[in-house]
Amino acid sequence: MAGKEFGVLADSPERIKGRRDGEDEHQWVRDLKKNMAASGELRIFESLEDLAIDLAEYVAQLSEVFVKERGFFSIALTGGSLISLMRKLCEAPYNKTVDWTKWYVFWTDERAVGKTHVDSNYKLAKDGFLSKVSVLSSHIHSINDNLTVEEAAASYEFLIRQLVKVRIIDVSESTDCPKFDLILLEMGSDGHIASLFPHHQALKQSEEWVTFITDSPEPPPERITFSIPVINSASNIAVVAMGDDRAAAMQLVVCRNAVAPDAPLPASLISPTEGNLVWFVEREAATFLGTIAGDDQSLIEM
Ligand SMILES: O=C1O[C@H](COP(=O)(O)O)[C@@H](O)[C@H](O)[C@H]1O
Repeated sequence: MAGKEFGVLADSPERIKGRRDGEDEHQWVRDLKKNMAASGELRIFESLEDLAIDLAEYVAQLSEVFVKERGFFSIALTGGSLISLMRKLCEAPYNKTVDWTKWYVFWTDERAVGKTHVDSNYKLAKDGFLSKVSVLSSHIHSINDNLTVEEAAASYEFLIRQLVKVRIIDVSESTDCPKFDLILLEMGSDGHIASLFPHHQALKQSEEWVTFITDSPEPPPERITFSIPVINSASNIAVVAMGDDRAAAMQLVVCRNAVAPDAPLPASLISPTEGNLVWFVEREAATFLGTIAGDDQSLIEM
């Protein structure tokens, strides 16, 4: 998999809405490459089905590599629509070929609600994914819902520290942060990732691995989230963007330095220290990538 490089996997970029008529395909790709501030690989898909198929293969391959290398696979899940894309992993061949017993599952963020609450990221993943595969329940590390949000963040960080000590979760030698084998993220329409929202103080958290917020712009207000340094220390980061309501944020991420240097979107802070980054973008969310307008100030107001 490509590391600090940028690559485009688009079967037919000319079908991406927003591409200028008659624009040379290779020039389009070159422009995009030049403007892509996040170092990583960009994969654009015609449909959610194609995206889900590729994501499943990507996760399965990483699982195989890390189980072989380390004996474990540490993966941090997120909430949102991304979980529905994991359905392909519950099907053949992956339901049989993936060594689920070696998986250790975490959450990049969680809402401060009970585990049976409809807003719970744990419940979403359990119902839509984890209950359909053979991950050991003792390896599923959800956030404690019996504590205050502040206590729950501290207790989750403590748990992660214990698992780093025994190297079930690897450690980054350059940042001393946990180095998850894979962190899965989804970008919201405002450019948020995990529970890190635009302009929020939590974006600047550099001491704590797991922090909390009590004023999320999206309900519920109390949430726990990995900090940016933890996200960036992962061996692999996969970010999914789907739906046309993500197109403006996607464009901003691609040209972040040119457009909004002082107020970068949370998603544009993703920059692996040593690892690999892959963007899985559905066609609708890539609408504006063919016509990057570095001076479109209206987008900064999002
Ligand atoms: O609040 C959250 O939102 C994002 C994106 O979710 P979506 O509903 O817009 O698809 C999610 O990744 C995050 O984990 C969650 O807590």
